[in-house]
Amino acid sequence: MDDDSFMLNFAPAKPKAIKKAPSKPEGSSTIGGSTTATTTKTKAATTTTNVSTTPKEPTTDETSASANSIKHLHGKAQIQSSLFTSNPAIQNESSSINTKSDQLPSNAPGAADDTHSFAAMGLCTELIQALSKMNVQQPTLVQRRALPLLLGPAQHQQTAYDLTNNSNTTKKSASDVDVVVQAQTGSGKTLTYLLPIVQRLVAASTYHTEKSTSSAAFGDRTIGTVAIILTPTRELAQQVTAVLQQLLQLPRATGDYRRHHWMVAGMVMGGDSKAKEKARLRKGVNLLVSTPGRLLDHLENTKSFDIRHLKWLVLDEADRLLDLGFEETLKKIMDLIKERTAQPPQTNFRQHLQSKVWPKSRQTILCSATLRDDVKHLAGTALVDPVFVRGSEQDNGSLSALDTAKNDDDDDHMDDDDDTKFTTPNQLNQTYTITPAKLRLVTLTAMLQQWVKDKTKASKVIVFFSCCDSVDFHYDLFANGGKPLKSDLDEDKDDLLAILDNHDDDDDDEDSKQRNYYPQKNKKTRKERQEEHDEFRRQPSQVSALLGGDLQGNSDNGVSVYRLHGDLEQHIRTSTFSTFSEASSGVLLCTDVAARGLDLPNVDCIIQYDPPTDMKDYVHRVGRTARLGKAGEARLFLLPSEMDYLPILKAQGMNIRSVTVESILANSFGKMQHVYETKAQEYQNQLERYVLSEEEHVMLARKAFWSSVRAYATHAASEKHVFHVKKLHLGHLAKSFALREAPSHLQDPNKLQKKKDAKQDRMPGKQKLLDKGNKSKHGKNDTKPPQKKRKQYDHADEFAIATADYMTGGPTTKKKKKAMMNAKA
Ligand SMILES: Nc1ncnc2c1ncn2[C@@H]1O[C@H](COP(=O)(O)OP(=O)(O)OP(=O)(O)O)[C@@H](O)[C@H]1O
Repeated sequence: MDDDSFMLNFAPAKPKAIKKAPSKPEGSSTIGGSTTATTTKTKAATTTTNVSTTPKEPTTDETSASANSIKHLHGKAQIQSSLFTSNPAIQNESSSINTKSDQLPSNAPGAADDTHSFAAMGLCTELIQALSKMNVQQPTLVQRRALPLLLGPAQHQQTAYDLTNNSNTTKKSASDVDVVVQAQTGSGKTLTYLLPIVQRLVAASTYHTEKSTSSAAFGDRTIGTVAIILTPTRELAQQVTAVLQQLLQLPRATGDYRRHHWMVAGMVMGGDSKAKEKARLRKGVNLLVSTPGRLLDHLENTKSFDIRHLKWLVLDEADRLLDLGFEETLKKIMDLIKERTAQPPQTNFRQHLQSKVWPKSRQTILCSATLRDDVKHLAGTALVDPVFVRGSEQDNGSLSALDTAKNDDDDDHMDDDDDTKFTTPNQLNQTYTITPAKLRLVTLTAMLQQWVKDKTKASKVIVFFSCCDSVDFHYDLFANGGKPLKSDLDEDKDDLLAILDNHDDDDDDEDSKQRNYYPQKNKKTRKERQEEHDEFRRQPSQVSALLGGDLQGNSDNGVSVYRLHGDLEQHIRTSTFSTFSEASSGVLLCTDVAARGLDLPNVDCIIQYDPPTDMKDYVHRVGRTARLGKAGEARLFLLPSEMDYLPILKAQGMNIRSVTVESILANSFGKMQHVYETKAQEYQNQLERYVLSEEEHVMLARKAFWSSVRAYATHAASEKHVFHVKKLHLGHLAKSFALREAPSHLQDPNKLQKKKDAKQDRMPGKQKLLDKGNKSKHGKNDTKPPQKKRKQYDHADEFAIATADYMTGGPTTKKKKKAMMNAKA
């Protein structure tokens, strides 16, 4: 390391003595304070690995330095805890649960088979050609089961396609019905609902020509919106619109005057210009894809938005749309749709709409990989006599999958489906790693570095975090943490000395300590900071030397990191989504905004760094890989206190194997224990130094820390016994944000500001001072109340980046001098 000289008390060196840990039982970890735990002592210039025999529960961030090697500053011991000490014991867990092997992919298209082809179902040649341009040749299981039903009774009469070789089916599809489609992620549900709509509109375009050549084919865009597809996220709306537009690029049939051009697909969504959307809606958007909030807005405020002839309403990721967050909006949408579609059709369209290719009344289609009793919310109101279609072999999808919810005697009645297990694709290789909080960051770094090294073909990784702030922090860290620090610390020695000399012991303001610690040289004006921040936020991706290289960031193998979350400006979200989609490789750091529905090519690994707050999210997150029969990997981080999540996964039938932290670190940093521990410590130190190098980085880390803790409190009630904030060791968790502060020093900036404001408001005579137009000591008019002099030094941990020379400067107050003397004695 270039700047090792500054690392007073955590600079690792060659291990002096390494005692090998005794052989451990299968599945247990050497990391932590259990009977098999190792304790690494990191001193000023020595790393020693010992074997501890007493299990320890973590209490405080303990010092690992021996008493006589502890440096003191202002009477405070300079403590840099080792990553490998004081970690909680990792219970023996069975190395894997529900391991299945050699199972055939469960979401792949079927083999070539004439009786189950798209043509046999009655799709028109133009659509089949459009599909083949998209490399879609044979239907998947869910498509085979649902398409015939959704194509409607008219299609059946023409093709006599036998849905599932069951006579019941013919009866059920004798009229158009509402349909609930549940099928695994990546099994082609989008085409399942889009193809029948487009097919039926194509049929509507030609219907009259079949009867009488004198009658014009239907093709009037002013019919308004006939299909609405609702999605929970903007990215999914964009994706569905893109697929729809591909389908609508129908080749012109020769010798016929089919008129498809009237079918216009469009999208309205939050973050886009409403005025432009209104103009488009006025012209007529026949197939509309939207997010709920913006749809409601247009329904309420855009007069020209005509949905009187609406025939299809699709709720993609329906369970998400039925969640609490959207409930109110969705209810209003449903009410407005009901009200508007109750109006009689316009006279010029009445005859066309009576043709058998159109559904007689509005058809509602619900889709998701995780639909259960959620649909009960809609049954009876928006859903009429719905038919349930499931799309996996495990679901025994023949006869029982196609039953109506109204049949109370039926075993597959929707109301009785609460026990439905959400399956993940068979071919998905799932693992979990019990990782002590302190080791989380280095383990993630090791995992991503290993992935970059192993990468032999184009492949992408998605890492899920619980909140936007955490995504921002890790994005910044991975993008810049591997580069040499911007400021040359050597040049800042003078600044540091000046700060030490000017400190004011009476100031107890932690925040000002933090602020004033940073060398003056690095101080930027507000404008500069804002510009830098804006620039950072504009980048859809950054190249990470850290993930692709060595400790010094020397690598040509840098990998692009991207981020996606709901706090980013819309144009950034859009460009990130499309660039990552088109990229051949890269790491996407994101929140659950990317968990649902996104079909990002070549994603072969999903890392859940923060566990999902709900089992459904687990299924959707891991479903971004192993799509359409392809292989994929999903890795889950769990804290030792979260072991009880394993039985929950087990109960869901998840096939998941254990992988130990040691094996991940060893794979990436070196086989021998002392080698990977030393390297891991070096990485941690480097990342901590990076964070401490600038005030902005610390603020980013603190925000991420607090937001993550808050997000932790949002786990589903049924999982609270596993994920409870009280179980978190905040000191250790801080380490995973490359922070050295104990949690008591980590102030939520917003909270701190409020506290300060409240304190100032309580200040006696404040109002009087303000009224008088208080004169400052410089004699200038000053409307602000007098401020305390800010403290010019910071607490111990942050000085750990200074050199030993500075540290030995020692305490400068009487009280601290006395404390130091006592300590030495
Ligand atoms: N029959 C098919 N043959 C080949 N590719 C297909 C077929 N059906 C769909 N696809 C492709 O499979 C991919 C996944 O489809 P889609 O996004 O619709 O899955 P999904 O079931 O909706 O997944 P999720 O539950 O994650 O939303 C898409 O790229 C789509 O174009």
